[in-house]
Amino acid sequence: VSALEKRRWILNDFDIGKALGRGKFGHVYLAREKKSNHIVALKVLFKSQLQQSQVEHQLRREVEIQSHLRHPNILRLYGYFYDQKRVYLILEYAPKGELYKELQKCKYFSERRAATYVASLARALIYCHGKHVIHRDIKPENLLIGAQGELKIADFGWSVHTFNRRRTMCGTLDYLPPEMVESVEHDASVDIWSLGILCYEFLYGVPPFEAKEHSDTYRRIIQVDLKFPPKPIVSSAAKDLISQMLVKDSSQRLPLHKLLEHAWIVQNAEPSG
Ligand SMILES: COc1ccc(C(=O)Nc2ccccc2)cc1NC(=O)CCSCc1cnc2[nH]ccc2c1
Repeated sequence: VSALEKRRWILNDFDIGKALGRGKFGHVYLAREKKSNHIVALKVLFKSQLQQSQVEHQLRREVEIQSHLRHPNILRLYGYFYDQKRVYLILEYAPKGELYKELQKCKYFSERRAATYVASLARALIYCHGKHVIHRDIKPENLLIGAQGELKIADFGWSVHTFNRRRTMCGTLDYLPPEMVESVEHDASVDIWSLGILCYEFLYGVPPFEAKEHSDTYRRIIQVDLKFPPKPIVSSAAKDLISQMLVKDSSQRLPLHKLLEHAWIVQNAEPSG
């Protein structure tokens, strides 16, 4: 990886492989850095598109933030370069692909797998909050799986990725906490809410406030209309943890470090490798 820390890159430093996905701003390719043979994901963004959407500043800010984040559960942004028409992001490649595909395949995860994922995401979020970075947008579409099966918050930037997203494009509303749906200011506790939503979806296969109409999801979020279906069977410890995270008053949500001490996590999560 040290080779990837060099400052100036050009496209010719890489062999380009298969397409991994495509987004509004461009495509992502598997690539190999020629000197180190290091495999990466090369995200190609079109300057024209970035200018049109006035997101250059957002991209610059994000590249700045990401270049300081080093955590086993956060996808690395090694660097970037540009040419006449495009900006290239040199990203970590997650060999086991997209988590939401895995969730669709298994329908829902075991309590051990769910708790292991939730604990690793809690540690990544504690790390981010320590660096005053919040709202890492942790819905399943933004999570990738590393070589050892570990989760990586991939934070698709503008999360406009059409990484053949889930059937409901509007799924994005599911993860917003009341204060964001009511668009009042938000703080790090939004991530605790989103992690609670994710934990529920890992165990039941659907997010807790899902509804046919946007307006119904909206109402269910505001009212925290939290119900646990009889199937699949889920331990009361898991339900207790979720109930302590999906709390309307953001100051009353279980803090992330307390989550790591919760009985369900302690009894079910694999120790972090
Ligand atoms: C740290 O990460 C990122 C940082 C920044 C941006 C971004 O685009 N920012 C932006 C763009 C325009 C305007 C403003 C901001 C995106 C990512 N991350 C991804 O895009 C993840 C999927 S690409 C990688 C990757 C790896 N490993 C895989 N394995 C299977 C598929 C796959 C796909």
